[in-house]
Amino acid sequence: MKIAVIGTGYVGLVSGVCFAEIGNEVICVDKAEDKIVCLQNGKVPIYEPGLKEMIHKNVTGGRLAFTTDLPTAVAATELIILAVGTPSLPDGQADLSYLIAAAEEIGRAMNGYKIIAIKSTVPVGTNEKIRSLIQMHTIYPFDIASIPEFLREGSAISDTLNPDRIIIGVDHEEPIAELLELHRPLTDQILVTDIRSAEMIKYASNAFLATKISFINEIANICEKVGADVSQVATGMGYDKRIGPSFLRAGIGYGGSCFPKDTEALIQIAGNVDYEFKLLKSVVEVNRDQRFNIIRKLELELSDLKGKTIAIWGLAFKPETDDVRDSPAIEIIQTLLSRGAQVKAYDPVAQDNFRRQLTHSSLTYCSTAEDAAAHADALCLLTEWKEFREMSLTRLETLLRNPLLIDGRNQFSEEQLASTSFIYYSVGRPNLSKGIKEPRPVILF
Ligand SMILES: NC(=O)c1ccc[n+]([C@@H]2O[C@H](COP(=O)([O-])OP(=O)(O)OC[C@H]3O[C@@H](n4cnc5c(N)ncnc54)[C@H](O)[C@@H]3O)[C@@H](O)[C@H]2O)c1
Ligand SMILES: O=c1ccn([C@@H]2O[C@H](COP(=O)(O)OP(=O)(O)O[C@H]3O[C@H](CO)[C@@H](O)[C@H](O)[C@H]3O)[C@@H](O)[C@H]2O)c(=O)[nH]1
Repeated sequence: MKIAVIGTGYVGLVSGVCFAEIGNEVICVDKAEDKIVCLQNGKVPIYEPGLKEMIHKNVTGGRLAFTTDLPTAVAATELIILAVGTPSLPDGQADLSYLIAAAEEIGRAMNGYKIIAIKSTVPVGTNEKIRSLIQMHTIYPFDIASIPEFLREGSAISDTLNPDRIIIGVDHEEPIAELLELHRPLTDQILVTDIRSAEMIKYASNAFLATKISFINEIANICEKVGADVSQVATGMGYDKRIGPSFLRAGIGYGGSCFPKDTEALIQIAGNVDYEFKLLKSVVEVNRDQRFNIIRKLELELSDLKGKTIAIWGLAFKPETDDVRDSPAIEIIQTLLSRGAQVKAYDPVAQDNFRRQLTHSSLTYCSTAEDAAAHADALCLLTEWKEFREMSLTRLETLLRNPLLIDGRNQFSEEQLASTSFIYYSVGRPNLSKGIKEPRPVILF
């Protein structure tokens, strides 16, 4: 199939490459010239494991190309996939301006029947609005389909090539056969549904996953007070097939370009039809507060953070990505700086993106994890990169000025800590270190 993907970001680029990988002819379009030039020169503007090699293979194979020329790409293809950003507006609603601009351009570029599929995450009713908009700009027939994307950054290629399911929202029979043919090589688990349900499935899925995370984080906070171990609790809960083991990792809360924005957008979608989504509002509130436990634990040990040097390991919102959009590290570091701390930060991949978001005279970016830890009064682990997990804690202890380790992602075990004198705080696990001064569990009987 000849496909144009409009928007060559984390979703558009991975989708485009994967559709080429399974034998389609794909042209990826972006209005950001620097991105397209970078791709045309064999480089990749984002970090995603395996992506560079797969791009190279498909470009060389003649199935994949990149352009800023949307009209020519649209005219040359039969399926147009929209994957432009839908970021949050200040009130939490999705900003549809990129989608609207792209839709108008597509309308003007039409030269015959096309299927136009929206992969961007959009509020219920958006596909219908986009259809009306395109209709205003073309005399040619077309069908709209809502095909939301469920890939995760860091495992985007395998998620795209082996998805749990594909959702196809349509309001006509006509595009179904072609869309099924396109997606069948990826999975048999395909749900063909109406457009509004497809749009809602995306938000409901993200909201549910975010709910699991906030739920386990609250359980972790209670575990800290009653002396239980949240990792054991999550394992025990996960054995129940109705609950499942995934998305029960307690930590500093969720970040990224999707959960924070999509939960806010769903609250707004509900509000617009006079429904208060009380549960989801709490999920968001719990998540917003969870990251500050890092600060609370630091203050419990160091009292005043003014003049203290705090090392930060991990700036990306999760490992295996360079994406720092809505990373909890942003607010944690801003709070440390506002309390007068000196911050030494390190991330193996996301550092440049983070620097573009945050610079401060008291914030130093370090070139290695060890450099960041050297002479610090405390070390906070915010992203679970493998290299942090594999660090020798005995070596680490010699680097820090004060052996205080605040582990926001529960990465270290009792065995690793045994031969050290670290004061160690994790999330919802009992005292694993000798030196800990955490409040003693409440006596229950
Ligand atoms: N990032 C994820 O993991 C993920 C997963 C599933 C769904 N989504 C959804 O997919 C959509 C895209 O997300 P993303 O993270 O890939 O965004 P992104 O910001 O990485 O990429 C969007 C791209 O669209 C381009 N663009 C904007 N307007 C354009 C236009 N008129 N013509 C051509 N290109 C244009 C931008 O330059 C940018 O490169 C969002 O709706 C998001 O919610 C994202
Ligand atoms: O048990 C868990 C699982 C995740 N997280 C955090 O949750 C956030 C999101 O993680 P993840 O879902 O793995 O990454 P995303 O790339 O944001 O993917 C989510 O958002 C995408 C965009 O909508 C969807 O396509 C995916 O299905 C959905 O998982 C990150 O900050 C994680 O650290 C936890 O704290 N605990």
